[in-house]
Amino acid sequence: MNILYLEKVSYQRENKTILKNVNLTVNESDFIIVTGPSGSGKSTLLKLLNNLISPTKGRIVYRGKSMEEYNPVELRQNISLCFQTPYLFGRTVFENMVFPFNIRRKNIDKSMIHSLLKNLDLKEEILHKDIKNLSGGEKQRVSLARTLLFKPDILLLDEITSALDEENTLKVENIITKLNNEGVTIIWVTHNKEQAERLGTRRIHIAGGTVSEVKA
Ligand SMILES: Nc1ncnc2c1ncn2[C@@H]1O[C@H](COP(=O)(O)OP(=O)(O)OP(=O)(O)O)[C@@H](O)[C@H]1O
Repeated sequence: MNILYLEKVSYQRENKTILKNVNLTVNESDFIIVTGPSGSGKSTLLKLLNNLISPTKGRIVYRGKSMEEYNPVELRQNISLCFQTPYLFGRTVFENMVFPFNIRRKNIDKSMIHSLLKNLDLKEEILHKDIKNLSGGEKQRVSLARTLLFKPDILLLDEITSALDEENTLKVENIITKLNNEGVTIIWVTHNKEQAERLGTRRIHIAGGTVSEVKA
């Protein structure tokens, strides 16, 4: 079943066309790998899908409704975006991990937090660390753990393993694959050729503003 589609979507910025006339249908439980040269518009596509920016032309429909009909906060709980540069806030890792519970007015489930940290190879002590004292790879994994506390419907990933070593990259890939097997739709931008080969059920390539499906 299709859960998201783009219909004749174009995006222009400062008179430059970044994406033109994009048609794309995303089905439930797809695992789509997005490749393309630097500056081709991969991050722009993810931002459009997360309603951080709006198409200049065309429309994006998620579960039967146009993007702009959704409350942005509610939409982003269903369609989550993890950036290449992880975004952490407040002082400690703990503050970041309790945030998803607080915005949903849910009781903090410490065992859920601990099990996610463990899956991402992070020790419990990290919860009390100042975010300023984390390495790049730790920041990325904390940010991912925070996103995954509540399973999104669609997970958009922008180069999330570029700061990780091979061992942690594979761990993250395993977690994402497991989530996909549980029904979460994944759209993952990567520059890493081996990673693109290893993962995904579909592949799309962006070049010259055009999005095309790469046949297996
Ligand atoms: N805030 C911005 N202001 C002006 N131009 C921008 C902005 N963000 C992106 N662009 C331009 O839009 C185009 C697409 O950028 P985008 O970040 O989507 O590419 P990308 O394929 O994700 O690149 P990379 O692989 O290097 O991350 C580029 O030409 C970029 O310079």
